[in-house]
Amino acid sequence: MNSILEIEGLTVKYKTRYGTVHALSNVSFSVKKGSIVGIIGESGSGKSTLGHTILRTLPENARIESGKIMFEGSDLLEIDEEVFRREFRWKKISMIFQNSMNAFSPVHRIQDQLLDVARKCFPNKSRNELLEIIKEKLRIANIDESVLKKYPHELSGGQRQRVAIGMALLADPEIVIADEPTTGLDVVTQYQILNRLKEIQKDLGITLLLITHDVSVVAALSTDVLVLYAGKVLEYGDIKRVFKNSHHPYTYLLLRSYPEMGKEKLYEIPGSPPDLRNPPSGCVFHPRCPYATDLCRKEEPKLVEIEEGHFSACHYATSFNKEVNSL
Ligand SMILES: Nc1ncnc2c1ncn2[C@@H]1O[C@H](COP(=O)(O)OP(=O)(O)OP(=O)(O)O)[C@@H](O)[C@H]1O
Repeated sequence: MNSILEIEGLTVKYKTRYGTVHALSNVSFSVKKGSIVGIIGESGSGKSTLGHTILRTLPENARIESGKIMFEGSDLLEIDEEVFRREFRWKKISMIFQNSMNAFSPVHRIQDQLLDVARKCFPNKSRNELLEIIKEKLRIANIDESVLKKYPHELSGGQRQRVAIGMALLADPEIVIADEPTTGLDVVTQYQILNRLKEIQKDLGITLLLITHDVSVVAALSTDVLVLYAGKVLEYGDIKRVFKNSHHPYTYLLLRSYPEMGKEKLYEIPGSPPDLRNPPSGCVFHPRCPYATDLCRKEEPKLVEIEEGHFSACHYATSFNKEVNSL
């Protein structure tokens, strides 16, 4: 497998006044070059923390306790901050931030904000050269360059999101992390933006990490899916395999609880995700899992490969799968 990113044993915690939040625990997976990995999970499962750890934009109170993020032969976490800022962030790996209204400064025109990022990427280029690059990327993102003279609040949510896409593409990165790129937009705009994102990914050959809680977004776009729950990877692999042949009860129930045309009854996963200051023993999903046994309460399941490129962290991955497929 030609992987572009290998994440190994990543553990990230936040220190807070009320205790330590175990945001990511021993997260491991590898990303194929040119793939679209949908990173899916309920609110608080650690999706954004994962994106920010890769881009090294975690807040002050975050601690990376262990792990590696291998990219082009180097561990991204070991690279000197100055080198990372100069050569990696925006240039090789960029991010389309969640809620673009917050991502842009309200008091500066779009042009100034894009120039600011462009200057970091290409310190030796003139202002005119940078503006040419910016306009080209806005064209790719399918938005008219007239937005450059405007302030963020003068744009619609969809327009702002397209500008954010253009901004992420400024330096032709190899990996783009899109954090909930269409949340809060109407369905038609969502569809247009996701379609454009998919075309861009294909045309430019980038690798896309698509963070979302929306199963339908992942289903429409991704080649692979990573299911996160309470900071842990519960299932990972090719989208068709994971969605059609889930080997983890959480994935199976998550898909059953998602509204779809023609679905008569929606399943509701009982309970709510655990408090990450005090995660449960054994399998993190056991308190909500209708199939849990004593083993699940006591022993944490390892993430194991059950078929080529398809991983599950369930003690009963194989038998559970047989059981649900015979229903
Ligand atoms: N700066 C912070 N300080 C303390 N705890 C934090 C901080 N940021 C996130 N957390 C906690 O870390 C856990 C993971 O949060 P994260 O934002 O990564 O999840 P998420 O899956 O992206 O959620 P959402 O879909 O709501 O954005 C949550 O319990 C969250 O409350």
